[in-house]
Amino acid sequence: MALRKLVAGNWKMNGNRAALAELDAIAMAAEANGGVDVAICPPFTLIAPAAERTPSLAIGAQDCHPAASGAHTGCISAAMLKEAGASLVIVGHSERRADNHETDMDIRAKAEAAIAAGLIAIVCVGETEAERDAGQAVSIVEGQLAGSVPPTGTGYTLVVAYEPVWAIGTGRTPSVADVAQMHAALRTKLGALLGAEGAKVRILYGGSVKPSNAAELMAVPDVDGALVGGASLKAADFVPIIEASG
Ligand SMILES: O=C[C@H](O)COP(=O)(O)O
Repeated sequence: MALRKLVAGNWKMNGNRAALAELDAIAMAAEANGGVDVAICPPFTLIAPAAERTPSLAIGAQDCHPAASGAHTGCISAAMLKEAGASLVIVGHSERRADNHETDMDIRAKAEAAIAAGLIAIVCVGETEAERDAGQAVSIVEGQLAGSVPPTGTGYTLVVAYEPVWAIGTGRTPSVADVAQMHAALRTKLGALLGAEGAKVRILYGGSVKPSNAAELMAVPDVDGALVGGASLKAADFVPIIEASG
């Protein structure tokens, strides 16, 4: 079953108010490519101004706390993101798994909080280079998925992003065959975890997606879109990726 593609940009800790000017051309491209869902996930401070500037563009966050509120200095809840104008949130990005020692259980709790607040949760999984070299990529990623995905997730509330850690920001990508193998394994595992809903959950590929490789990656079976880092910062790079995904 071909699912509607989602192309999401993760600005990570980049951007300022001036950079929001990039959103104008991205929103125009999103409108012109009506068969593709497009989202941008800027830093927390830019969510509200981004949502106000381009109401037609889906705006997301890059993390949320699992609790609804409370004494958690420096953290932000899913409901706060929703109120600021976000409609989705990335959880379990490998940079947060590594830097903040987030576990699969933490990530599942964040995804559940996001869904409870009415956000779409983008749950990230991906192997390290050492794990791939050891022939463990599929089993590691399947394990992350089983631990991180909320059992109540549906095609409307949940997105999975497969991001090989070694492909992020490096200019390297897995072969098309390796992407196909991993996405097929994730699709099967989603079915085992979520039943019929597993077939409706979009599985994005992320890791050095750029205009020159987007069409090839987006044509792989069970690749239902892209999670784009560096190439989402400039409309000149991101718009061709949107166009290649239609
Ligand atoms: O969330 C996005 C990914 O980490 C990919 O980043 P990248 O496109 O800069 O490799």
